[in-house]
Amino acid sequence: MVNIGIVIPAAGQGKRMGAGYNKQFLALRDKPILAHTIGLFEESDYVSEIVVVGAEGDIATIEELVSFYDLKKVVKICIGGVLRQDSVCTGVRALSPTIQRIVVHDGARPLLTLPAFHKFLKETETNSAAIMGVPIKDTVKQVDSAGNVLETLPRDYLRAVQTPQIFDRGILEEAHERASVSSYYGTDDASLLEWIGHPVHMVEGMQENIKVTTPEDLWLAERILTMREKER
Ligand SMILES: Nc1ccn([C@@H]2O[C@H](COP(=O)(O)OP(=O)(O)OP(=O)(O)O)[C@@H](O)[C@H]2O)c(=O)n1
Ligand SMILES: C[C@](O)(CO)[C@H](O)COP(=O)(O)O
Repeated sequence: MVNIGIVIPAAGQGKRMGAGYNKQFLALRDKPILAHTIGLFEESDYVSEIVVVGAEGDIATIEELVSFYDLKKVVKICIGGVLRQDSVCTGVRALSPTIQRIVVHDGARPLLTLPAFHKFLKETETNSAAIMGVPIKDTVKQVDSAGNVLETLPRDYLRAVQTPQIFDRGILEEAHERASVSSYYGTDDASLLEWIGHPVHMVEGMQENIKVTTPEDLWLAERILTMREKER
């Protein structure tokens, strides 16, 4: 397998968490969320370097965290942009030129496991762009701006999309470049490839790989980690 570079966008503000600071410094089992996330990739033999993207005011804290947890594969900590897409774009540019395959993974998804990550790499080996997603558990309805239901979407072919998302470097760079020129914004990186007409493959993700977004997610993440520790 080729050497993989990881981009971790961690430059958000965590507004929905309401902690008053970047949620990625909140502790889960006594360790910051971001340290869990980076630590996973640090342990993977397939990963050769990691770029973390943080908000300007968080860079010093991220540097301390990287040093404290001895995260040796972190080669750069860059300053992010206004939107997640801007942050990822900066991170991609910061990877060494030798990196030809890129994984983007949210700093706020600390519950991905090494076996799940390696399974994802294996399953997507031949895809130039691939993502993880999970089947939708609830019924999904489209509504209008007044809250009236327009239709019920058939959920068999719907997926809640997660990260990691993996891409050949060339196509990810092209998609970001074209999106930037046209001011096109998507909520994940795969949507930029869809927008330029490049195929994206979907594989089964893991329900536990939640994005820690609101206080309930923090509660759930804590319990999932406690359960994993007991099972060990
Ligand atoms: N300008 C931004 C916005 C988001 N992110 C990152 O993208 C990931 C997914 O975003 P989200 O969970 O929405 O985090 P926040 O933007 O921090 O949350 P909120 O929208 O509640 O402020 C997070 O790891 C976040 O740090 C980023 O790198 N740069
Ligand atoms: C990339 C992502 O995690 C896939 O589900 C998600 O789209 C990020 O969205 P956010 O609004 O930046 O949290």
